[in-house]
Amino acid sequence: MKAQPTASHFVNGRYVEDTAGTPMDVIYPATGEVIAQLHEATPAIIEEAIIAAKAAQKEWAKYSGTERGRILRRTADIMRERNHDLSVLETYDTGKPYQETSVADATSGADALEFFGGLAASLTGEHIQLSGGDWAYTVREPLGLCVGIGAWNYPTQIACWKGAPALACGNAVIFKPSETTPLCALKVAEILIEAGLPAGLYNVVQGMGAVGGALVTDPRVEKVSLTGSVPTGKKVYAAAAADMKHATMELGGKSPMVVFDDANIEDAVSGAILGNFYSSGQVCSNGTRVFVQKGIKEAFLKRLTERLSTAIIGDPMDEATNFGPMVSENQLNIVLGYVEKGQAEGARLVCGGTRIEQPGSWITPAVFADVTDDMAIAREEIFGPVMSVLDFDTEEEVVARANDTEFGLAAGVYTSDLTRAHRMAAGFEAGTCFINSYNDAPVEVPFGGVKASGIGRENSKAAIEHYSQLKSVYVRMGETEAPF
Ligand SMILES: NC(=O)c1ccc[n+]([C@@H]2O[C@H](COP(=O)([O-])OP(=O)(O)OC[C@H]3O[C@@H](n4cnc5c(N)ncnc54)[C@H](O)[C@@H]3O)[C@@H](O)[C@H]2O)c1
Ligand SMILES: C[N+](C)(C)CCCC=O
Repeated sequence: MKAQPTASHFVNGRYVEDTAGTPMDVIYPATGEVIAQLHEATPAIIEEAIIAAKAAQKEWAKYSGTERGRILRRTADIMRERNHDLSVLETYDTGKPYQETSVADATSGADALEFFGGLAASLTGEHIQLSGGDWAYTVREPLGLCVGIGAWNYPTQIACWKGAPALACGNAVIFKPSETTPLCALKVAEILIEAGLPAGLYNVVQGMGAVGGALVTDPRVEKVSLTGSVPTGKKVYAAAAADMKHATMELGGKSPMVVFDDANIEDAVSGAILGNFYSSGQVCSNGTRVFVQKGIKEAFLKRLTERLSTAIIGDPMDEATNFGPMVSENQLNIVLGYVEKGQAEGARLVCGGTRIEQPGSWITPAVFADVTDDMAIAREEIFGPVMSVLDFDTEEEVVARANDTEFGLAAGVYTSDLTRAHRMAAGFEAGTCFINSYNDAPVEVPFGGVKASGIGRENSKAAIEHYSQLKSVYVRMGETEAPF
């Protein structure tokens, strides 16, 4: 098989197998071929991972930040050296074109390892001077055992975005990849060990939601970080809260992109393409509700359809291909269902939305125009290549409509009036806003959502707050006074 790993799980510094677990086929989305066969983690594998992680974390917490950082930075270097192989694996796991994976996945994971590796030595506490010569100091301590649970669209990136800050802060990690894309995180674990990470600190266990559930509810786990859908997020957040565990929720969205009539149309079309069709539309922060000011609507649609007709849909391993398949047959059927629903609701299908009849899970990129706010395609996250174009007249109107959603992951605006751009950014109810751009996610900048789209932030210095906690130590220099 093309991508069979040494074993299903990576626990305590080595690959482990337990064939008693339910078999899991790994399917290459571009062809429908089974490329690997794994087994879901049994309770014995989960137990082994938790015991190893708890023991290893106690020692890891005693390392200096400099020592921890050095290992993470070495991991980043190895990932960059092996970018080609890791990108091919990411393409097998997800179906995303190599043209994308070679610049956006292992490299993004390496960025996180490098960034948090660099930050590790600077994670210090404070000295606080108090009255009468008393003083206090704070110590930034790790949380303990952090469980990461991944979605299927960015398996390498998600494994690193969770692992890097957790390890930098002195925690141990158990990562459960999505059952749809289980391969890449195993490589991350393997490279961390090669770079010098002590065994037991980064473990990968495979499985469906139930394996995630078993980890989230285990009392020995201190933190849970999920990347997934809002319904799963609600369940996982509730389970974490029941035990007062720390939680980060990176969830779904239905983000707005607003194009004013003074925008550079070519740039706005580029933003709409990036924000709807990159990774075949399987990006959480996508700007799938594209509000276009009425005066430029037809010009925008014309240029958009011209540019879409040049998309190269084909073998994801071919470097020329820039649009790949859906991750799975299941996801393809969900997307096809929304294309049907959009038409039934009266939206105008401008182009695409057709299943490509060949092995694998293929659909052409779809654009709907004349979409109204109440339509399912404008309200629900589709997580596929379906853009909804909505018309608007005024700035006040479009801000209110953009925010009229349970989600709040991202929002973007295209305009040449920069005062208006900043007003829009201030008005958007979203965790990340883009001005004359879309979907940038550099590691230096916090990433995460508001409202139903999530809790907490990944990347940047902000992530440190979500993987560590402060201990305050009060020091009295004089006598202790008591009332009696
Ligand atoms: N905000 C972000 O950073 C971000 C990034 C990527 C994807 N996403 C979101 O992810 C979703 C698509 O991914 P998906 O279909 O894999 O999501 P999903 O919610 O179906 O699954 C996510 C993960 O949760 C696990 N899981 C399911 N039920 C569970 C339970 N009860 N307890 C513990 N774990 C459980 C799954 O096995 C999987 O690993 C979209 O909504 C997308 O927007 C968000
Ligand atoms: C880096 N991207 C492309 C914005 C992806 C972020 C993760 C969301 O799915």
